[in-house]
Amino acid sequence: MILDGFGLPGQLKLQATSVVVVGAGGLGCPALQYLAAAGVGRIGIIDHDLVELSNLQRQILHNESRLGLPKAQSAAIALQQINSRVQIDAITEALMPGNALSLLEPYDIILDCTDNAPTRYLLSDTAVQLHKPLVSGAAQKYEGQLCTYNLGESGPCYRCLFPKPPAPETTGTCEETGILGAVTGIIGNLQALEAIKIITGLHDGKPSLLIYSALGIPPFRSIKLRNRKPTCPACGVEGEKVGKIEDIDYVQFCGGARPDWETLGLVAGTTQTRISAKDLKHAMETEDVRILDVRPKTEFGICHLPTSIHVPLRELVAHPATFVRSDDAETYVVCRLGNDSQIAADALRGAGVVAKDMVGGLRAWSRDVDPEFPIY
Ligand SMILES: Nc1ncnc2c1ncn2[C@@H]1O[C@H](COP(=O)(O)OP(=O)(O)OP(=O)(O)O)[C@@H](O)[C@H]1O
Ligand SMILES: [Zn+2]
Repeated sequence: MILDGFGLPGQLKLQATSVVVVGAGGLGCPALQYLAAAGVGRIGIIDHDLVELSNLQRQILHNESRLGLPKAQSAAIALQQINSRVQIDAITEALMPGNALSLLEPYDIILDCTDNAPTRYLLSDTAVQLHKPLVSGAAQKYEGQLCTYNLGESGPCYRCLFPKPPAPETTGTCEETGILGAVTGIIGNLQALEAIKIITGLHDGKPSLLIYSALGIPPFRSIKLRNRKPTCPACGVEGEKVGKIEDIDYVQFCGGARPDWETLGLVAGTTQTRISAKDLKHAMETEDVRILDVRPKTEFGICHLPTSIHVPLRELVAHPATFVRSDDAETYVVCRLGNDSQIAADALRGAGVVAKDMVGGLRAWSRDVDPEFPIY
C-alpha cells in the first residue's frame, strides 16, 4: 500500500477482483501463490488432475502429504494457509467445450496455465466471447513464453497469432520432454504480475509476446504484436466465425494427441483405433501382433515390451508407408504416456496400415498389466 503508483486504491482493486487460474500445475502454482498473497478477492482454480510425486519438482503448492488429492483442492488448502480471507473456488473438473463459458463467466481475468493445444484454443475462444483478458503462459525444457490476449478493445487473441495449431509431433507436455522447475516459476510469476498490472491499471495495454530462455543471452526478449486481426475467425470483424464453442472439436482441430482428460479411459467409439493395455496383453497371447515402440532410443533401452520393435516417431511419421505388410499381424503402437503413439497410429492408418495405439502408454502397462515394468 505504500508503493508509489499502487497505494491503497491498488490494494482495494485487487480485493474487488476475481481471477480464475486454469491448471494448478507448474505455471498455475506460482501464479496462484502470488495472487493469493497479493490479496486478490476471489480466486477460481480449475484442474481435474491429481497430485503426483513427479509434479512436486515444480508444482510448489502441492506437497508429499497431499499426493493423490485433486490438485485444485491441494492448491486451495495451500492458498488458504497463505491468506485465509481470499474466497477460493476449487473446481475439480476439466475445462471442456461444454462447460467453459459457465465455469469462466464469473471471473474478471483468466489465466491459462495449462499444457495442451486444444485447451489453449478453447480458452482463447471463450475469453473472446466473454470479453475477458487471457493471460497465457507456456513453459518447456529451458524455455517459456508469456502473452496477454484479448486485452481491451483491440488486443489480439490466440488465434490471431496462431491460426493453425502446431504439428502434434513437434509439441509435448512437461512429462514427455522434461522441464526445469524454476522456469515454470518464472513464467507463472509473470502471469500473476500481468494480472495484477491489469487489475490495478498499471498495464500499458500494448500487446507483446515475451520469450524467455534460461540459457539464452539475453534471457528475455519481447516482441511487439499487432492488434486484433480483422480476418481472425474468433475475434475479427471480417472473420468467418468459429461457431458455438460447445460444438467445436478442439482435439480434432489440433490434429493429434488428446489431452489427458480424454485418455483417462477408452472413449466411446474409439475401440476401432485404440486398445487398452490389458487387451493388448491378451492380443499378444492369442494372436500375431506387431508392436512398434515410438519412444526415443534411450528410453527403449531402459525397458520395452517383449518382441516390440523400436521406430523413432519422426521416422515413422515421415515414412509411414514403409510399415505396410501383407501378413495378418495387427500393428500396435506404444509409447511412454500414450500421446505419441496416437500420432504414429494416425500416420500409419493414413498410409493404409491397420494400426491401433495403446491408451495410456507403458505407464498404463505397468499400472494395469505388469507392476514390475519400470516407471520412469
Ligand atoms: N482442459 C483442462 N482443464 C483443467 N485443467 C487442465 C486442462 N488441461 C490441462 N490442465 C491442467 O494443467 C496443468 C498443467 O500443468 P503441468 O504441465 O505443470 O502439469 P502436469 O500435466 O501435471 O505435468 P505432467 O506432464 O508432468 O503430468 C495440469 O495440472 C493439468 O491437469
Ligand atoms: Zn483473434
